[in-house]
Amino acid sequence: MTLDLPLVARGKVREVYDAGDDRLLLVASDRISAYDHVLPTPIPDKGAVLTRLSVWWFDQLAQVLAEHGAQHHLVSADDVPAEVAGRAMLVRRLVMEPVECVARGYLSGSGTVEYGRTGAIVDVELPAGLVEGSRLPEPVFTPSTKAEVGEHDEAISFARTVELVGAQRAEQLRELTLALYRRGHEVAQRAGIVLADTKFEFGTDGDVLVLADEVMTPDSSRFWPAATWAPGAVQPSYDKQYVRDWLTSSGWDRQSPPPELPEDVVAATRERYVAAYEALTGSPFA
Ligand SMILES: N#Cc1c(N)ncnc1-c1cnn(CCN2CCOCC2)c1
Repeated sequence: MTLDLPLVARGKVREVYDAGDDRLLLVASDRISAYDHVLPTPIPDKGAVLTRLSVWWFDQLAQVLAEHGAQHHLVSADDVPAEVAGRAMLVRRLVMEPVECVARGYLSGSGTVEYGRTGAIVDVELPAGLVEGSRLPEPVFTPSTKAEVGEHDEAISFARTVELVGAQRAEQLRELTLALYRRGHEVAQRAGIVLADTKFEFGTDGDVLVLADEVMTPDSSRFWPAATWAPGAVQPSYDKQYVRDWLTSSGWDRQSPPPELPEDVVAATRERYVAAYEALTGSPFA
């Protein structure tokens, strides 16, 4: 698929195009990544499911945003080129804040490693005795700097965030990130999903802070099945566990180019994305 628009940015599974008139087109592909590799086999409808989920969250979060004097960047998910219909969002072009705003309600991944070394996540002190998958006493704001493509984001302190965006903006980002996460966690819990953590990106349009990028999708968040949540081990991923398990069983060394996925893993993974969408929104995907 080639769009007749200038490419602005390319991520592992998404692209950003210049749509003119201070608008960008965010296009979500059907690509899936696992163990820091983009796999050669697409998951049909993944891009459409995650786009529809972001669009739904923008509507769900409108009140929280308004309460914090903020807006979101979505202009339209319908007024997009036919080649990417259903998996693209026309958005306002913003001046992006140089930090990734991460909210964590549970201890997992790099957070667990950092906690094991220091008892904290960067400058956020945590109580003793937490293990992989533990729910934190309160959600915490653990911002990071945006890494180059292929690199991992680097967690930064709140003081560093203040250096980057100023004290007032840093406080606003922390407050809004945690408020949005709390709302998302509450909605997800009712759908049988633990929203363990998520990454928001914000920009500004004049003086107004604007929620950008994708929102609380399985690609920007850790989704765990609530039914199997059990602190003390790496939690199964709501959406990627079939892929992870098959890659592990295939003997792939996680260094060489990853193998193609079998059809049954592709179908089961597509079903997990659709199930997450339908559980969260209460609406059928098809
Ligand atoms: N959203 C948004 C947005 C906006 N509304 N205005 C200006 N710039 C951006 C923007 C451009 N790149 N990124 C990083 C996130 N990208 C997402 C796609 O995949 C690659 C990474 C954000």
